[in-house]
Order: sequence, then structure tokens, then C-alpha cells
Amino acid sequence: MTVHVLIVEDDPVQRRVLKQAVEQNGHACLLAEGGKAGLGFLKTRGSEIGVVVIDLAMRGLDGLSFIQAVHDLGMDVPVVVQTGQGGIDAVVEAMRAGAFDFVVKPVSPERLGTAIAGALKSDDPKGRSLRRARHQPIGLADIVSASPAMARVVDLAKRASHSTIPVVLEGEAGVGKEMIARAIHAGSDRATKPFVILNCSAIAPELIESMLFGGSTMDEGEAGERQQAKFLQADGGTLFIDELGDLPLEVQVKLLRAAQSGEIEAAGSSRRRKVNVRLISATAKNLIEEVKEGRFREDLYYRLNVFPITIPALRRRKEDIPFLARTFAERFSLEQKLPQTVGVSAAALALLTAYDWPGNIRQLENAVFRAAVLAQGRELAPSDFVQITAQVPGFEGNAREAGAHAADRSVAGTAPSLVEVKASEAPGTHGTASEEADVENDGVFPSGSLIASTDETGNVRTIAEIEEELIRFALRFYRGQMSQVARKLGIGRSTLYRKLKDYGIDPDNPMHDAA
Ligand SMILES: Nc1ncnc2c1ncn2[C@@H]1O[C@H](COP(=O)(O)OP(=O)(O)OP(=O)(O)O)[C@@H](O)[C@H]1O
Repeated sequence: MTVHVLIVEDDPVQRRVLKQAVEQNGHACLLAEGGKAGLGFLKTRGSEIGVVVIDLAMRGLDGLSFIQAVHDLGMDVPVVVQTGQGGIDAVVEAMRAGAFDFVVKPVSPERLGTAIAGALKSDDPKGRSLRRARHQPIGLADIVSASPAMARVVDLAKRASHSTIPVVLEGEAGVGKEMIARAIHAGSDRATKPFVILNCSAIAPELIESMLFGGSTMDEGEAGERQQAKFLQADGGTLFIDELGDLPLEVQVKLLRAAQSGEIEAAGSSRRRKVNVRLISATAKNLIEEVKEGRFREDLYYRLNVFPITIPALRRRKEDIPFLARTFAERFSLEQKLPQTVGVSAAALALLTAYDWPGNIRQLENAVFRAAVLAQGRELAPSDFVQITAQVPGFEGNAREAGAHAADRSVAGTAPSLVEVKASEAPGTHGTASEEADVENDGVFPSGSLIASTDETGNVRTIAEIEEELIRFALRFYRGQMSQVARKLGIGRSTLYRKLKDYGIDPDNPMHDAA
């Protein structure tokens, strides 16, 4: 049977360009006009498809959501993602989600040929099994900890895994709440049963009830993708309710009933169904404050918070930083199939330990991954962490030096697409170091998150000006992930795209244009 390359691209011109390049490399193609159509091909003709080439920034189902959906289908086809100049953060996210390789637009037929050949060769070897490993169950042994504070957390998690007691995990964003929840599940006698997640802050409030319990408000098409209610999906296993503090009050009553009786009732129905679900919740909010303010029911708080575990911020357990950094560098070297494992120099460890990591472990993980992708040496040095060096007194010189090196490298032509991105982002090439740090902070924007109500003349700014600034901020904050940006801004994706057009922001290059 002929092995096909599935091209998923919503821009007809780009689709034709890719088709020609793929055929020039001697492969047959299938063409899909978007993520949904691409998934359709995988479901109906999956056995014919050897590799998928997909654009990351597409309307509808984008590249990242596509990779996730492929994983949810239980398929293991290698995916090569295509991104615009400046899309490094999106690439990093895609590679971490399991993409096989990436190419930068406009891609040459030779580069695309190399990526496809590599993906086709990866049929069973190391690369595939490693990518699969990302989705394998996470156990307590995977939790890197060197500090007494984390040792306590691991000990509590171990104890929680021996019972079905409801657990609430408290801690700032990125401290590892989901990881601990997974580890509790994996250590419990429900380990072989599903671990299902509902993130209350990622779903429109009016949809949460039907997502949890099922109901008529679910749109048909989406219902097909998501199958059934989270409580039913999790039957026999664990339901992880993330951002519990964002659960609407009216749904809190139903959750309380479900937690008390073990029975659920679909939205708009009076039929009750028995379920056997262990509840683990997580919150970055102070739930007691939420109770005091009347935003969270006190009875539900006591029902769910039987076994609270507080995970300290990374800056309060700095002993963990060197261990985490080394673990991430090793893991990424394997995932990226680098010829040798990248180490982390003592000076880099000193820098990483000196920094406060407002985005916690997720920010550290992203920083190490990014450094490992861009680094040229065997060891990551302070100069590989440009955004961090710019913010830690005593290391700023490294940031300037790294910017200069990056520029040199882009001229010399080694790994041009990535290095060009880095060079253009290096402090001093545009903006100030601190502005740059805001943009690159992986979710924390100390100064950038303030939007002024008045202009320099003291007059109130127009709604359009503030809207534009907010959209640009959200694009940077969510690293160009359109679906997330639209959701968080509370508007539809088509409205977002219309507004991007109004404000002259290229949807193919949102991070760059939003800067
Ligand atoms: N102790 C740890 N050892 C190794 N990796 C960790 C550890 N803690 C967190 N991580 C990694 O850091 C990243 C963020 O962790 P996680 O998603 O669990 O955080 P979170 O607190 O749930 O974040 P959020 O509140 O934003 O959802 C994940 O990729 C996770 O694998």
C-alpha cells in the first residue's frame, strides 16, 4: 500500500506549495483543508498515512489541538508542524505535546523532505516510544524533589493514594498540581481506570454543568469529539477538577450532591445515575477567601477539602531547582533525539537558582527546553537563558553576549530559522531587556499586565485602544494560542480573527505582531 503524507493546511496557496514540495520528494499526498478534515482522514484512512504535515496556526482546530486529538484517538502517527517566522513558543509547545519535527515557513522542499524522511523512518524506533512515554502514567517516582517541603508533599500524596478520600491540591500556577494528582491516581488501586480532567477556567461557565454531568446543552459536533460527561468518563477512576475556585455557584450545588450521594443528574434531566468516581481538585485561589466572599459554597468546601495538600511555590524550595533543571535537560535531549545528553553548567545552575520563577516549574521546564533547542554546546550556559539572565543582577552581561552570538549565528547560517527568532528577540535588538522579559515570562507579566485607563494627556482612552492593547497582551500571554486567547477574552474565534485584522495583526504570526 502506498504510504501517504497527509497535509493539513487551511490556506489553499500554502497547501499547493506543500503538495508540490512533498511530491517533489517522491511521496503521494492527501490534502485536508483544516484540522477537523485532517482528523477525518486519520479516522477513515489512517492505515495509509505515514506522516502528517500540519500548520500550527489554523482557523478552527489548530495544530496543537490536532496533535492532542490524534493522541486522544490513540494514534501514533508522526506529526511535522509548520510555523511562521517567530513561532518558536508555539513550536516548543507542539514539540512538547508530541510533534515529531518542525519546519519554518517558507520551507524548502529539501528541508521538508528531510523532516518527512525522518518521520517515516521513525516507525518503531526510539523516537516514537519516547513520544509515547510523555503520555504514560506519571508516578510518585517521577516527581523530582530535593527539598524537605516537597518531600512532605510526596509523602502526603503517597498516603492519599492509599484511599479514595477527596483531595484538594493548592498552589500557584505551574507548581505541579496536575502532576501530583496524576501520581496519586497512578499509585491508587484505580490506576488502570481513567484519569479524567475538567479545567473549570478553560470552559465557558454555561457549559461546565453539561461537561461534568452530561446534558442537552452540548453541541452535537463537539459532543461527538468529547464523548460523554466527565463523571461518566471517569467512572471507576479519578476525576481531576482543575481550577475548582472557578466552578460556577449553580454547578457547585450539583457537585455537592454528586459527592454526597455518588449519583449524577444530567443537565435538564431528572434521571439519576450511580457513578464511582474519586475526586481530586486543584486551586490556585485561596478557597477560604472565596467562601468568605460568598463565591464558593462552604458545605462543598468541607466536602472536597478533606485532605488538603499545599504545593509550595518553586521560589520557596530552591533546592529543587538544580535537580529539576538537570532532569528536564536530560529528558529533552532524549525527546529531541540529540546526539548526546545536554548538561547544565554550574554557572547556569547558579543563575537558575538565583531566579524566582514566578511561573514555577512550568516556566523552568519551558526555559530549559527552549535553551536545549537553541544551545550549541554540550552544556547549557547562562548565555542560553537570555530572558532569565536579563532579570538576575550579576548575569545581565550574559544576556547581551548571547544576543550578539545569536545574531552572529544567524548570519553564519546555522539553524537559521530558530536563531533568527532568537536574535530578533534578544534584548537590545528591539525594546528593552525588561520589556523583553515581560513578553517571554511564560505567563507572568509583572509590568505588562497593567493596562492604563488614561493617556499621557490625562484623558480617558478609547475602548478600541484598550481592546487592542488587551488583545496584544493576551496573544503574548497565551503565546499565540488562538483558541485559548479567544476563550479567555470571552469572544469567539471568528470575532478574534476579525479584530486581529482590524488591528493589523497577522494571525499567522501573532506573537511577532503582538509584541
Ligand atoms: N516535581 C516535579 N518534577 C518534575 N516535573 C514537574 C514537577 N512538578 C511539575 N512538573 C512539570 O511542570 C509542569 C507544570 O506542572 P503541572 O501542570 O502539574 O502544574 P499545575 O500546578 O497543575 O499548573 P496549572 O495550575 O497552571 O494547571 C508539567 O510539565 C509537569 O510535568
